[in-house]
Amino acid sequence: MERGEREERVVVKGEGKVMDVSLKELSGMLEEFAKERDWEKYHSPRNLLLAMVGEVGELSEIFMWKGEVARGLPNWKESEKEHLGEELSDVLLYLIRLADICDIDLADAATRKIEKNAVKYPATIIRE
Ligand SMILES: Nc1ccn([C@H]2C[C@H](O)[C@@H](COP(=O)(O)OP(=O)(O)OP(=O)(O)O)O2)c(=O)n1
Repeated sequence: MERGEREERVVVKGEGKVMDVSLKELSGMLEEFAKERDWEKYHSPRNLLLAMVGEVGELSEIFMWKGEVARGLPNWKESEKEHLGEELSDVLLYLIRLADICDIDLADAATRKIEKNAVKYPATIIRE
C-alpha cells in the first residue's frame, strides 16, 4: 500500500479524531516506521516482548498509589488522560509489532479467541 493511499484510508477524521483503523493498517505503519529508521534489526521477538513489558510498567505507574479509580476516570486531568492514551498505545503498538514479526494474524487470532472464550463460558450458565 502506498503512503498516500494509507493516509487517505486511515486518517479519516471527524472532530480531529481518527475514526477507524485496522490492526493490519497499524501493523503496516509500524513496519514502515522501522524500515525508514533501519530499526528492523532491533525488532526481534524477544526485544519487542521486553519493550512491551517495559511499556506495561509505564502504564502501571500511572495508576500506582491512586487506589481504585472510577470508570471513565471522571476526576482525571486531560493531560493525565492523554498520558494514559500514550502508554496504552505503546503497549498496543509493541504487541501488534510482536505479532507481526512472529507471523501471527492478530485480528484473526483475537477473534477466534473471543469465540473460544464464549464456548468456554456460555452466557446462559453464567447468568444462572
Ligand atoms: N526501537 C524502537 C523504539 C521505539 N519504538 C516506538 C514504539 C513505541 O510506540 C514508542 C516507544 O518510544 P520510547 O522508547 O521513546 O518510549 P516512550 O514514548 O514511552 O518514552 P519515555 O519512555 O521517555 O516515556 O516508539 C519502536 O517502534 N522501536
